Amino acid sequence: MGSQTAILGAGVMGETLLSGLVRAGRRVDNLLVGEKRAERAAELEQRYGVAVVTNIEAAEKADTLALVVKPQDMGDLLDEISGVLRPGQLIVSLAAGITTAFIESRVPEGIAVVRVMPNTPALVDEGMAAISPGSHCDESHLAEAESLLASVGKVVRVPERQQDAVTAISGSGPAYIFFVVESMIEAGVHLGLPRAMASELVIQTLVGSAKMLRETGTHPTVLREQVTSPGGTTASALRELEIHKVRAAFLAAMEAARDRSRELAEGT
Ligand SMILES: NC(=O)C1=CN([C@@H]2O[C@H](COP(=O)(O)OP(=O)(O)OC[C@H]3O[C@@H](n4cnc5c(N)ncnc54)[C@H](O)[C@@H]3O)[C@@H](O)[C@H]2O)C=CC1
Ligand SMILES: O=C(O)[C@@H]1CCC=N1
Repeated sequence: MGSQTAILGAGVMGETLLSGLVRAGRRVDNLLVGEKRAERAAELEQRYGVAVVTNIEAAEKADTLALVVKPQDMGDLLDEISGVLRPGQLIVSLAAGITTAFIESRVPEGIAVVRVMPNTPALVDEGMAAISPGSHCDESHLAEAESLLASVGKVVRVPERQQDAVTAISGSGPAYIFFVVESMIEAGVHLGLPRAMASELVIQTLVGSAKMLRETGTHPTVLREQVTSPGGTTASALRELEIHKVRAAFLAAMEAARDRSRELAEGT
């Protein structure tokens, strides 16, 4: 039996990580899940053939524990498992706002902690995760956290002080993109397009634009200018976006997300 990884809290993000590890070829008998809701636990057992055990059993057996509960549930979870944790184990926290110092203060001395901010496109192996070491981490701990997240997308290392900003940009980011997509589809319907057609036009435009950004490496301003013919349709649309202060709204939205991430650290 290889090194054991436990996922404690198997909601949206916990299952995203679990499914990615399975897709990446991680043996199911090297994975454990701890999940509070019995119905959800049964669903995951059936879907992945993974063992769902108590948090205590998971914490006793696993070498690496991925904590994927809501920030507000983190204190209780740590209090529950801290008595069975032992030096040499690695805790990887995916919770928004929760600092490595908070986790370190609730577990035995010497446990390594890595803070991660992932995002949901990990479900299709296009995730973006940023990782930061706690105070007892060495390179091997960071590499282990990196390999967990690399199974579902890209991983970057950032100083922990940047994690609230990362949360505001890439952690919550998919929601902003889906909001824009929803808005464009609704606009298409207002302009008289059938809904299915509007959806297809918008989704392919999004995928194509994302691919251009990634594959050409061209600055987004240049790509936008290439679409914006002088005196044309795009210029008319962009003027409306500026009049409605969409750029300023994006900045205010992401500042609000950053501030909320900071508040979550305080348990509010
Ligand atoms: N959903 C997202 O896009 C992202 C979420 N995150 C972080 O991931 C964490 C989880 O978020 P979601 O998956 O969206 O929430 P969720 O509510 O879908 O999942 C949390 C799961 O934890 C379970 N749970 C709660 N307390 C537990 C305990 N003591 N033991 C075992 N299981 C327990 C719940 O029953 C639930 O299934 C949060 O801390 C969030 O900040 C981070 C980045 C993106
Ligand atoms: O909304 C939230 O708090 C979580 C963290 C980043 C994305 N979802």
